[in-house]
Amino acid sequence: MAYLEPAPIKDKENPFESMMSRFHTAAQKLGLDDETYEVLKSPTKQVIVNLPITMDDGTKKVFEGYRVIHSDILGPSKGGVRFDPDVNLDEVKALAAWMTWKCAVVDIPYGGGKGGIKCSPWEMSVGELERLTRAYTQSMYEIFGPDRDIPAPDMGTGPREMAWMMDEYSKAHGRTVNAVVTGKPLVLGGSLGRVEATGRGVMVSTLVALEKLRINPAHATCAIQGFGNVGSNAALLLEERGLKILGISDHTGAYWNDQGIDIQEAIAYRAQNGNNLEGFKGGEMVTNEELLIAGVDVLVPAAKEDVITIQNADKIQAKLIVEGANGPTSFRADNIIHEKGVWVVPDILANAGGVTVSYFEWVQNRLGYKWTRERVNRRSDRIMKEAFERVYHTAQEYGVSMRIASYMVAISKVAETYKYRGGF
Ligand SMILES: NC(=O)C1=CN([C@@H]2O[C@H](COP(=O)(O)OP(=O)(O)OC[C@H]3O[C@@H](n4cnc5c(N)ncnc54)[C@H](OP(=O)(O)O)[C@@H]3O)[C@@H](O)[C@H]2O)C=CC1
Ligand SMILES: O=C(O)CCC(=O)C(=O)O
Repeated sequence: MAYLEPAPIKDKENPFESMMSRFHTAAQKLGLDDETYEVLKSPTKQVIVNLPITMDDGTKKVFEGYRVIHSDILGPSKGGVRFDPDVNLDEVKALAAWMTWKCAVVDIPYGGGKGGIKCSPWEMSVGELERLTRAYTQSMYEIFGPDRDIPAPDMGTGPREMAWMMDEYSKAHGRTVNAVVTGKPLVLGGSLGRVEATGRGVMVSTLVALEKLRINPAHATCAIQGFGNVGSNAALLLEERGLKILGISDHTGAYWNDQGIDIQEAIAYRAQNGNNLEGFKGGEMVTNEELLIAGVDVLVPAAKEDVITIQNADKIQAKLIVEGANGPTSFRADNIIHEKGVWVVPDILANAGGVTVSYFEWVQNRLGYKWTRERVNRRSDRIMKEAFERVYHTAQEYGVSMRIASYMVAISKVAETYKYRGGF
């Protein structure tokens, strides 16, 4: 197998390199053939667009947008769209590949894609954001489609942006096409349970992992980095299951309370405070770095990539890391964490609840029917638990980490499908 020589490693963290390093290790363990390795290692399509937008003051500003389709072997590509000033092609390539592996781990019939626009959404007016989202959608008419590529929310986007995308795409097609995006508002065909789905999947993964570690959730403590869609919903659901959430954070800093943060109070405060926690009095202020290395049982990174690196990995005190964010641990930190005996439920497993309920939303849109919240939650919980067990058993069988096992489960599924489809 020609690919067995690993690529040279550069100094700076790079999410695409992190993804490739794990992919490479898992492919070796599986004895993947060269042809399939070559097909799976690179994205199928990478699109970069320039979007000139009229700002509220009448000036024009040009924004760079991306959409990367990593693979459509299992089905139409699926994945969120991120609005963030740090968005770049390598990040979107990594995020798209993680979507391929994530959909395969939970066994839903999608390939992987991801998009993003380099922008600072909190500095833009609603009108500017709407014009930007609509311009991005127009530039992607040939890419998006309910049977081709289906966007969803990610950092900096939510139901509002999905509604604009659906509307713009529908106008171009002369009919309402609600299955072209997921994570929409309920009135536009969104699914009950989608908003909290990723956080709920994090909660389910945490409880299964605690059971394997024989830690009683009612006695467990937790810190959560990031208090957006994933972090706040995970915090609320974990608190409801008895865990004491000692620390939470956003970009304004981290908030710590030895008695436990009141999560309802923190959510209400954030909503009334321009969507951030600045000035929150339910805990004393510490730094994000202190939060990550705090003495808790469970750490949930739910913000962005590469926050656990070789700089801080040896200081982590948590027994369990459940990755709500995509790519929060750099590949060079993997071994340090593993050797310390910290158990990691990796991103492509732990945060797959979101895309699972996106799949349910797409199914409901195509059926023209609505499921109850109870049905959505029951089915997504079952899928998450089954995926966890598949990965756990692979980890035991091959003597590898949960992360490498999850890549092995995913790569096997995609490679087998590729073989049956007979190449492209
Ligand atoms: N939404 C979803 O369904 C899914 C999301 N994910 C992943 O989860 C992660 C979070 O996404 P999501 O919750 O949707 O995004 P949101 O935009 O809703 O929230 C992001 C949160 O991270 C915080 N944050 C950003 N930078 C930092 C930092 N340097 N230190 C501490 N906190 C920070 C933000 O703070 P502030 O608001 O102050 O900027 C905010 O609280 C991403 O990696 C995303 O790809 C994965 C699967 C599905
Ligand atoms: O809901 C989806 O389709 C994708 C969500 C997403 O972007 C992710 O899981 O990282």
